[in-house]
Amino acid sequence: MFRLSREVRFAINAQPDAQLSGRPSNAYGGFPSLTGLGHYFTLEVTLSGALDAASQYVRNIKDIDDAVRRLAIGRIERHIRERTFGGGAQVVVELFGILRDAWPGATLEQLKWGLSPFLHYAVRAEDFQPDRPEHSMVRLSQKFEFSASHRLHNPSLSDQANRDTFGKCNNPHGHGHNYEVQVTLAGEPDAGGVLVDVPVFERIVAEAAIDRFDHKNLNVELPEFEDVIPSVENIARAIYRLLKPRFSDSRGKLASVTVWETPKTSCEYSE
Ligand SMILES: Nc1nc2c(c(=O)[nH]1)N=C([C@H](O)[C@H](O)COP(=O)(O)OP(=O)(O)OP(=O)(O)O)CN2
Ligand SMILES: [Zn+2]
Repeated sequence: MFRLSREVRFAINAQPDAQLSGRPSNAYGGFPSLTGLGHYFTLEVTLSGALDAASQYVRNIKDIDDAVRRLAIGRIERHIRERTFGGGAQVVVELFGILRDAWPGATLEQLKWGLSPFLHYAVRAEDFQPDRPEHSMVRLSQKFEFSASHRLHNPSLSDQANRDTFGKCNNPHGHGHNYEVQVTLAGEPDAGGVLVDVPVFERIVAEAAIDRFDHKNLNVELPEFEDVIPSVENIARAIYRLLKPRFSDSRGKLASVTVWETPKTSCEYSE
């Protein structure tokens, strides 16, 4: 199956502006452009489908940009200006309902709405309830970071086997990373479009995981890694297991944890 994703970047400025009725410009930074004080958003559309015979596209990305600008931006703008935005989760469900028929022949698999570079909502096709959209499941993800050192070493292997397996990451003195962590909660938002109180969510993640890991030698200072190699896979699982019970009574239950060890290496864990 092909899954094509396209991110549309746009601003909703403090004052109504005429940009949307003109020709798109500065597509990299977003259109409409942010002219000063306002909101900068991203909407990432993921479509699945067969390839068009002539273009070999699932869909022309310009069709995606066009439909998002035509159908979604004005809707978001109205919610902001009429103060019906609430927590925003009901808005992403509404947008999914509007956009799912925008590209006939292709299936809208996921709509991901970036409220900041770090915080986003997402609705997936399998979680959308067309007859009762208010009961659709929404995912909310926030990113966190911590710095830590570690050593990749398996005590059941010889020193040589450890060096062969882990290379420079087996340095006995350890080495460090600036880890990024994305925590995703999923559930049915309340009538006000709130899945979770974001500052409360952040505080729980900080207390339960980030503050424990930050500026630590993971091998030495954390019981989670006493007998477990602190690979990015095991760090993602450890954080998931620390957080899972903390969201068991919340509307937004823990869905997954993704950890980036470097910009090139990440692992998502879920159960
Ligand atoms: N599957 C995994 N492989 C590796 C992990 C891991 O957690 N899971 N971790 C490491 C090391 O922690 C290492 O520090 C990663 O750095 P490096 O090998 O330098 O990788 P970079 O992407 O930063 O740099 P390149 O030299 O460009 O590869 C290794 N493997
Ligand atoms: Zn490392």
